[in-house]
Amino acid sequence: MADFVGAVDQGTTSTRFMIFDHGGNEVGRHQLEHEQILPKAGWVEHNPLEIWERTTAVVRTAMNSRGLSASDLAALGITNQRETSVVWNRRTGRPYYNAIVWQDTRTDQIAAALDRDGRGDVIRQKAGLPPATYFSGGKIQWILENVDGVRAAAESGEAIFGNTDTWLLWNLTGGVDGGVHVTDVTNASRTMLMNLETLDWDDELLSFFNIPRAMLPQIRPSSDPSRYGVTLPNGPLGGEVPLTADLGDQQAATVGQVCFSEGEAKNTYGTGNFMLLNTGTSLVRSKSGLLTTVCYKLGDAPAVYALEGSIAVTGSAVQWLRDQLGIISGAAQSEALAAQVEDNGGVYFVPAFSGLFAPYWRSDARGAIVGLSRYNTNAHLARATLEAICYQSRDVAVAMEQDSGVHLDVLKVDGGVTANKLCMQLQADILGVPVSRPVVAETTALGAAYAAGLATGFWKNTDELRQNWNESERWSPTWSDEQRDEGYAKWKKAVQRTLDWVDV
Ligand SMILES: Nc1ncnc2c1ncn2[C@@H]1O[C@H](COP(=O)(O)OP(=O)(O)O)[C@@H](O)[C@H]1O
Ligand SMILES: O=P(O)(O)OC[C@H](O)CO
Repeated sequence: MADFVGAVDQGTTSTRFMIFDHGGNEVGRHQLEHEQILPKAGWVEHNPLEIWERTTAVVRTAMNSRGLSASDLAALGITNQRETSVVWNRRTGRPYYNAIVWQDTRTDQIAAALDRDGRGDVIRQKAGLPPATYFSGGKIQWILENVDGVRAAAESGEAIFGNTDTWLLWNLTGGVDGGVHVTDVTNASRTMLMNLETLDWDDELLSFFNIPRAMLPQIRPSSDPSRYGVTLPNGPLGGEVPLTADLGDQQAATVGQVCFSEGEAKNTYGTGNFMLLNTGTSLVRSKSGLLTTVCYKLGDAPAVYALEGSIAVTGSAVQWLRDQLGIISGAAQSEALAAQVEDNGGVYFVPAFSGLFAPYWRSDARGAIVGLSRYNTNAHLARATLEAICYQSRDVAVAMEQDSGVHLDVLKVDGGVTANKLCMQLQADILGVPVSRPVVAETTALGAAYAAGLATGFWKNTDELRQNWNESERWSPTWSDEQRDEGYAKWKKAVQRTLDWVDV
């Protein structure tokens, strides 16, 4: 009898493997970082072979450290950084090019061109996304246009595309010896190529990017009782385990936070921030700069959709304080430094390092620190950085309320930055609603495990999963309404200062 479910979380900076029991408790884990390849300003790449190698290593190490074997796992789920695009040869298993990462801005001209002739509106309507460098479509087009021999191979189906979920599923199920070429609806909904209503690749959208259908994976549910495949005895698990879940990491975190009802939302604070609001089985089209995306599809049940506010730079702004400015030696130190001062001392920092994502979608923006006087210190800048994380989340929350009419009574949070208690207190103050963090903070891997276990009957239904959610900490607002309004008005003014800075 298998007592556990495993989940691979292939993220932007690292890959983890986590093992959970029936109560949703962590039983084992291992995590390894991979290289961030930065060939030019604005370009961000990963080596897909390194990601596969790290995945096999974390799986083996976590299983061995707990003395577990494949027969101990009822199912395996995959969750992944979304949009990051790999094109490889299905005969040799070799990538044609490094994975082009979601943060990469090399396709800005492709994105800008889409909006010049009306194609952008078709993409908004059919795919629920604004044309932007963020999504996979332009990245695939760039590889097809810039790497020798790929286009002909793609037309014949020899060169195939996938986000990192697809790449790992293909490798886990045999690779060149018959690996499956599949993805799920949530990942497909981030490409600008899938029609949100049909949940299939859309020929008109494919034509905008000149992408052959033959190179695209089959789109499947996020939790699939008919399983995508099984792991192989000669693979990292050393035996057969059904692969029954695949979903993008932010959607997985929404599942891990058990946001199964319409109107429930979570906000994940990692490299960037991603707030998702479950909108049920109806498509809500944003008028306020949010994305419409698939939240999950559990087996044959209808797809559930979400509104999403994606913010490119939050935790990575803290890394910038550490790596580029050197004013802290580790991310956690941002809390102590910011706590040295009572407030931001008039300083606002808008970390628009790669333009602004939701709700602005301005690729012409660049970062700005405003309101400086001679009085200010590193501590004010650290505090302004934490506040920037929170103000960007308020921008998204405001847009969400406008689009959905849902006013959040409490914000469920998770992700690396939520270890920063001052930041979470500031979030409650800036938003004016309580902020709540669960006991199991690794909601992304947990959500993938939940989706995998639901497919095999390890968990009976979503009600059973709800029982596993427990609050560990809650922060309540302490600012007056006047203080909150004044701070937010200054933030909006600071955002204006970043716009129209570079020519796109
Ligand atoms: N105590 C902290 N205070 C502020 N930021 C933090 C803290 N701990 C981690 N971070 C930030 O959290 C991010 C990592 O979180 P994680 O959820 O692992 O992200 P990802 O999944 O995007 O790799 C990093 O950008 C780091 O700067
Ligand atoms: O890998 P993360 O946690 O930074 O998440 C990245 C997002 O999926 C990008 O859309």
